[in-house]
Amino acid sequence: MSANLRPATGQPTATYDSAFLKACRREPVPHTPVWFMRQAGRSLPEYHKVREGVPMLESCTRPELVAEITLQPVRRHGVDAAIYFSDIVVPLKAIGIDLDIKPGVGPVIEQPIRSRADLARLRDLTPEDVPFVTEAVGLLTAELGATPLIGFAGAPFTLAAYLIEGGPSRSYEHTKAMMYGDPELWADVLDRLADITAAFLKVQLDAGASAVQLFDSWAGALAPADYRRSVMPASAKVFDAVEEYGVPRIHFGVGTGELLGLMGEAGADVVGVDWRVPLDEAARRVGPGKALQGNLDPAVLFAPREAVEAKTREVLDAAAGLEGHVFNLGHGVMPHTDPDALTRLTEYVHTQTAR
Ligand SMILES: Cc1c2[nH]c(c1CCC(=O)O)Cc1[nH]c(c(CCC(=O)O)c1C)Cc1[nH]c(c(CCC(=O)O)c1C)Cc1[nH]c(c(C)c1CCC(=O)O)C2
Repeated sequence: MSANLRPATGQPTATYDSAFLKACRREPVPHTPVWFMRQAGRSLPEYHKVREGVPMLESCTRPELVAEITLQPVRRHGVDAAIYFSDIVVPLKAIGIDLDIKPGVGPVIEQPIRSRADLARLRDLTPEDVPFVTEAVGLLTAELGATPLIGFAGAPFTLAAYLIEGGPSRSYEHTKAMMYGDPELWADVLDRLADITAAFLKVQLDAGASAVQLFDSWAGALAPADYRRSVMPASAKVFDAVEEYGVPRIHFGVGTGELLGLMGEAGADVVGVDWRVPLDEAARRVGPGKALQGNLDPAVLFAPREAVEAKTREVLDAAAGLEGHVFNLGHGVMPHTDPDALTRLTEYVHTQTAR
């Protein structure tokens, strides 16, 4: 047990004692807790209904809408945690970076960050920049009862990749050109982003979030030595900055099989694992003292029920010897996923692991 993990700001005892937070703390649980990355969003008809005519980034700034969208999957699937509805680029937009989220594409930045002069555009984030977050988290913790709310942010590397490329990328050529070619500028960019990310997480924690997840979705593009030297210090700075809250810190990336140990070392209490590495092997790579989260391939949900159950069984069997396991997908829910398959999956994990 980690004695350092304690109740969050104003958190009810029932929330502190929830299966999700207990699993994160590696305490015994009544059942394996379940939540899904991207559980709020396009797989749900009720999401499409409330989002009609509202652009993605605008929807993130309306507290009532944020609260409603965050609650939808909790009501429908009976998952063990809510994740705050937002996007990793929201804090960047809030400090004045000219960006948009293009449907079917992702975040697009009008003027990419490429030079030392551009660094000045990454100014500090204050709570006044994101009043809607404080308000929405307040609405949510009032509604959620014992269900914990997970706050989140993009990790410095993944944010830098969007800012430097100007949008989604497969090769990260501009990003890596800066990382290898101008290590001082690179370190300064990541350090600025670490401060912004930490400030954004603190706003969510001060308002009552019970855990945080740092999404380093694209860190899998890096070799371990480069991750350790050029990326890990900035992510570690973020984790250090929120340590005082005593809540679980989750660290997730895609294709990060070779980085799992380092992602734990960066300061996470829980390491997220995609579907490429079985959880027992992931536990060996991460080492003792950390819980794991994952890791059903999200595409499995397009197969018949029997196949979903068989693949879920494999995940649970691989997790059987772990000290703490939070069930999740290996990446986000895909937009065309049948929501009923997610509800059935939640029930299946709960009944299979009832103790
Ligand atoms: C890389 C990344 C982004 N955003 C995020 C990440 C890290 C997680 C991951 O690896 O998937 C994080 C994110 N984005 C969103 C959430 C919501 C909370 C949740 O339910 O998990 C979370 C946790 C909402 C969203 N963020 C986005 C949507 C879809 C936009 C819409 O509904 O109109 C949602 C629900 C847009 C977005 N924003 C981003 C992408 C790649 C896209 C998809 C573009 C597309 O395919 O249209 C950047």
